[in-house]
Amino acid sequence: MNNSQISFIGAGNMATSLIHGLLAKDVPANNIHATDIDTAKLAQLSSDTGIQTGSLADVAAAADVVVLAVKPQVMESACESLKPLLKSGSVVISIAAGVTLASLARWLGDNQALVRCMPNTPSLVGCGATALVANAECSEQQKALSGQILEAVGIACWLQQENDIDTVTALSGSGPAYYFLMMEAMEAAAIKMGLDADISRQLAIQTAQGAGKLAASSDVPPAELRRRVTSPGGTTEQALLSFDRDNFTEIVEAAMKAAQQRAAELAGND
Ligand SMILES: NC(=O)C1=CN([C@@H]2O[C@H](COP(=O)(O)OP(=O)(O)OC[C@H]3O[C@@H](n4cnc5c(N)ncnc54)[C@H](OP(=O)(O)O)[C@@H]3O)[C@@H](O)[C@H]2O)C=CC1
Ligand SMILES: O=C(O)[C@@H]1CCC=N1
Repeated sequence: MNNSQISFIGAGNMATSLIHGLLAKDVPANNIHATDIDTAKLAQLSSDTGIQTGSLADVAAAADVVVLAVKPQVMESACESLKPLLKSGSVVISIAAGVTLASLARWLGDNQALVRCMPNTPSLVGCGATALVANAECSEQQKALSGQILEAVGIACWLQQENDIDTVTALSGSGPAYYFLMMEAMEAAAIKMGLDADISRQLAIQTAQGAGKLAASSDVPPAELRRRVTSPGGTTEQALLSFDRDNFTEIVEAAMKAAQQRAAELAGND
């Protein structure tokens, strides 16, 4: 991977997270390229990171791997501009929600090696969660290279069925926002209950981090970890009963189905 040239088309929130994550894993800044229609954003990214920035033609000409990181709604026009510029033997990785491999092949050519994946923003700190799927044109070497790029910034799982990527989008793609919402809600409630605002934020964030680390540190399932916090007749039990009365599980399921449905609608935009 460290000898490959990786070019990002679109240098927004998700591309920036991946770029910082790759740099933290010692991918040389000289091997990372980015372009964006927002030239101020691109200049800022260049000065923050030292990566190579330029026009679409510049970054496409350099690339062994092109990461398409624009919004789904502009993917078709981005692909049409990119198609004549792609280097032979390059692999194109799309991170866009909803956009299918079939659409990408229609826009970039049936022979183009393609990977569709769904990463998430914790890639910025090496804690990303990505699922990937490749088309038949993608060689084992190109799949391995694509996997290495995403594994450098977290975990990466290959999917058997492309359809599952919409579920992954609802789970781990959008998922960080659900945990941030939980942190916001816990912080706000503590402040309402009279706790100092700084302390409320610190404790809400540390608790989220602690719970995540604990869950990741062993094979003990989250349900058992939850039971270990819940002393019979104690405080947690009352909080969990309150969540239950308000249908917490159903609320989460409905939210994830809404995200999955939106991914399917975005595919309809193809
Ligand atoms: N944010 C997230 O957590 C995740 C996002 N994704 C996917 O990543 C993609 C990007 O999302 P995100 O980073 O949040 O979006 P952003 O809007 O932050 O970034 C997209 C960037 O691409 C620019 N852009 C638009 N058209 C072009 C073009 N033709 N050529 C080059 N640059 C262009 C945009 O400029 P301008 O703003 O001026 O339009 C913007 O700067 C989406 O497809 C999304 O589904 C996937 C996983 C997680
Ligand atoms: O909200 C979105 O559409 C993108 C995809 C997953 C996370 N952010």
